Amino acid sequence: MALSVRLNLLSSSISRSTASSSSSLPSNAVITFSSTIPSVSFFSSKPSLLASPKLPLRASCFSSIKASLSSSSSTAIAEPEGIKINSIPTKPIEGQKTGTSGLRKKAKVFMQENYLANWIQALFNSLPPEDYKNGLLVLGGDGRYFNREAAQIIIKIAAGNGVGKVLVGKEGILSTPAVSAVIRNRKANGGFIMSASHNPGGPEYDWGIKFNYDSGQPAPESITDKIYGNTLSINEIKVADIPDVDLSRLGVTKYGNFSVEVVDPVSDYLELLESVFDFQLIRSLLSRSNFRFIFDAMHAVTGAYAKPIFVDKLGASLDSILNGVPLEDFGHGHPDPNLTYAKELVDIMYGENGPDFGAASDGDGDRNMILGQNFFVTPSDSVAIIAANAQEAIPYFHSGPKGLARSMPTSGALDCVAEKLNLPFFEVPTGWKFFGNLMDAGKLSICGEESFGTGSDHIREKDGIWAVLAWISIIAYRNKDKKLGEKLVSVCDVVKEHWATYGRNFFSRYDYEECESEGANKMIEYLRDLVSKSKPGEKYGSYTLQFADDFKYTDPVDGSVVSKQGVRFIFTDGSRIIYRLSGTGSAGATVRVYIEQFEPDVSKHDVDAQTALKPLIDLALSISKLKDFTGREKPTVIT
Ligand SMILES: O=P(O)(O)OC[C@H]1O[C@H](O)[C@H](O)[C@@H](O)[C@@H]1O
Ligand SMILES: [Mg+2]
Repeated sequence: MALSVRLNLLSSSISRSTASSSSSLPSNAVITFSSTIPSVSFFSSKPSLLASPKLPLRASCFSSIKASLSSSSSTAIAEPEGIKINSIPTKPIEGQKTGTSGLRKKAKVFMQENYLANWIQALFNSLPPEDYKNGLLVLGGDGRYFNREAAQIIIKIAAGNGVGKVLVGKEGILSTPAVSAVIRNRKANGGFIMSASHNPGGPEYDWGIKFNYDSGQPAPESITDKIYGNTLSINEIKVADIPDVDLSRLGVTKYGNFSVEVVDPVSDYLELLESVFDFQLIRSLLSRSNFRFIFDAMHAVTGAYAKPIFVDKLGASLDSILNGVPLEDFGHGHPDPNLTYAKELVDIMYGENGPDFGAASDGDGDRNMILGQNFFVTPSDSVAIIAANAQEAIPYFHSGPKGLARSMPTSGALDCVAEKLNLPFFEVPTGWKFFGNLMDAGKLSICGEESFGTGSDHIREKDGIWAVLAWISIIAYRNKDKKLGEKLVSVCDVVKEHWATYGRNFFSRYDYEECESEGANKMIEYLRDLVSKSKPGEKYGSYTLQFADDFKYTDPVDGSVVSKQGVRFIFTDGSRIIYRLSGTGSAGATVRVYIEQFEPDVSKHDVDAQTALKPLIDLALSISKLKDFTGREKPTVIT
């Protein structure tokens, strides 16, 4: 299989000269006040009472926020049950528009005067009061740089706005799937996730915040648009005068009517996974002497989950966990589980006598990559294979999945499974949020995206550890009757058998990162124009056009419509070329080109995807005039 090739490493991803652990860097947050508008500076040398031994010292926000409360700039607006709430004047800040997965900016931007506080207050200004007043909100994150300070700011503003209780992960840690699980399990009104997902962390890198609603699902655009609107007119922040919460100790602390509970980040989530999977079955595989498993937590949030789940519960050996300590800067890494950034794992799996099963997860634990010995499972194949095997290998699906879904650019491998199993099938735009309505309506059980996201309706986020357990369940089920020493069915065997049954969807994605926005936008405009003039039956080299369009989606549950979700050229043999601009990049524009070709003939399955797709890739580049528009000779990443 072709490896993802990093053809031209961008300086932003390799020059990791600074890290959060460097003591010379500004790492402390102190809020000071000018005559009218409070300003935040992050350059105090005061040590924090909250600092953990593993992480750099940070100043407590407490003293500064306290200072604000006594300063003339803030006004006490209420004192319910002993909490003093202050109104701090502020001014709108431009650019706080929420993207695909929350608000993402450089950490330094979030650390600017009131930047985070404004957004949090704008969020409360946007929610109906009954959605949070005296309610329960969850708070967690991936452990990246600035999360600890951010957690204190969020807790104080939540209290200031009348939230009844905040449930926060110990040390501020909760993976994205765990937040979704906790919201659902504790019947919370919603929750905050402090993460920039798979983007690097540290003073020079990214930070992010996302709000999920009571089903555990990211807030819909109707809410995020409102938040943005409110960031443009905000003039006060309501902050409770309470001390910083000690995030290192489990338990409840009360402040008048408001309370904070620090919870174990693993227990609710683990309990849920135990209800989904057959842990005995998984244990039977992981404890086999002839099955070697390795999980790369990439020094990100799943480091907090890997040992309790894989080792303590499921019997994997401790040395099967790679990079298992969550670090504020992900150990100077780029916590994205793909063949480029999870290189350490890939080298092990493709090295001499590599393990039988390898997996990695991203910064906040919702993405996954699955590998066998010398073998990469594409995310598009992965979801299809999980769906095809779920009923027999995973107890949660024992009566069969209700329906299947994928994002539009994801390959059609899942479609073939839905057809064969006669299951309802949905194609949604890129973005996990589009699966939520279908799940809530009981129409969807298993879904996935080519962008290394796989999951099910056990929660409302994609789930990296869930995907790993799903795969191990499948391998364990296939091998459950194997005697000691007998050759086991491998990851590669499972995939090839799947291709033999359903056909193989060759798939590749070309990424052109950090292009000039102007050229990239012009290219998409050009393609839209081409699409509007296109006619079925037109010849494109040896391919015949079935149709071309700009993907538009009507949600079958609430009827909402989203358009301009990616330009598609679909040919009569089922081949597809898709172009879209990334919604998650933090600089310039990232052009993504997705290429897919279906091959039913099993004798042609053992071909490298890049070789099989070469004619279609050449066609994709010539149709779009990509070189002319972007000036790029080659992609930055090929998956
Ligand atoms: O817009 P892109 O950069 O292609 O990113 C797309 C992906 O971004 C995030 O990971 C979302 O959670 C995914 O649901 C989405 O598929
Ligand atoms: Mg993520």
